[in-house]
Amino acid sequence: MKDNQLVIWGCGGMGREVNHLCELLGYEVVGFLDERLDMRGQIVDDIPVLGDLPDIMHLRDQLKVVCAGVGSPQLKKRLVQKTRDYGFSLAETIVHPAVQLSRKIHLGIGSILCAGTILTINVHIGHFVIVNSGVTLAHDVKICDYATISPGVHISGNVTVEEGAFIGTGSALREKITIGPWSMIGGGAFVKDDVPGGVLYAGVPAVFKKKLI
Ligand SMILES: CC(=O)SCCNC(=O)CCNC(=O)[C@H](O)C(C)(C)COP(=O)(O)OP(=O)(O)OC[C@H]1O[C@@H](n2cnc3c(N)ncnc32)[C@H](O)[C@@H]1OP(=O)(O)O
Repeated sequence: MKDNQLVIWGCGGMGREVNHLCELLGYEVVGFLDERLDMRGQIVDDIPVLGDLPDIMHLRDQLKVVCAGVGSPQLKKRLVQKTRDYGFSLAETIVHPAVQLSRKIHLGIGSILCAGTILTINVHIGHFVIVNSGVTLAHDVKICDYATISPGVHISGNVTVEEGAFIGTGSALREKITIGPWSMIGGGAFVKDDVPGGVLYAGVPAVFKKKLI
C-alpha cells in the first residue's frame, strides 16, 4: 500500500475542503466516493467521483479511505462501518499545518482538524471527528467520536461533546457543560447548561427546540 494515496467519502462542500487539505499536505487523492448514482463519473475540483466502495474493490489494498468528508455525524458513522465491512483501511487523522496544538493532546483516528483551529492543554479528540476552521478548544475539552464542530465555534474549558453531537457555526459553549450524544446546537448559539442527548438546542441563551431521536 502506498502511504499517501487516499479516497475521500463525499464530494460535497466538506469533502472538497478535505481534498484541498489533503493536496496541501502532499497526499495523492485518487478520487471521491459518493453513493449518489448521478455523481458517479463526474469530475469535482479536478478529482474523479469513483462511485461506491464496490466500484473500487481493485484498489482496496492500495489506498486509505477518509470518512470525515461528510459533516453529518450519522452519515459519517454509517460510512465508517461500511468502509470497515468492505475491508478497506481507514486514513489517519489529518491536521492542517495552521492548527495550534499544545504538547498534551489526544488524537483518535480518521479525524480532520482544519485551518486556524487552536487546541490548548489536555484536549481529547476522538475518532472521525471534524473540527472545522477557526475553532478554539480550551483546556480539558473532550470531543467524542463522530462529533462535528462547525467553523468559528468556541468551546470553554472542561466541556464534553458526546458522540455524534453537531455544534453549529459560530456558537459558544460555557465551561464545564456536556452536550449529549447525537444532539445538535444551532448556529450562533450560546450554550450555558448541559444539553441532553438527541435534541436540538438553539438561540442565546440556547434553549430546547425539538427532539431529534
Ligand atoms: C463549512 C460549512 O459550511 S460547515 C456548515 C455548518 N453548518 C451549520 O452550522 C448549520 C447550523 N444549522 C442551523 O443552525 C439550522 O438552523 C438547524 C440545522 C439547527 C435547523 O434545523 P431544523 O431541523 O431545520 O430546525 P427548524 O428550522 O425546524 O427549527 C426548529 C426551531 O429552532 C429554531 N432555530 C433553528 N436554527 C436556529 C438557530 N441557529 N438559532 C436560533 N434558533 C434556531 C427555529 O426558528 C425553530 O424555532 P421555533 O420552533 O421556536 O419556531
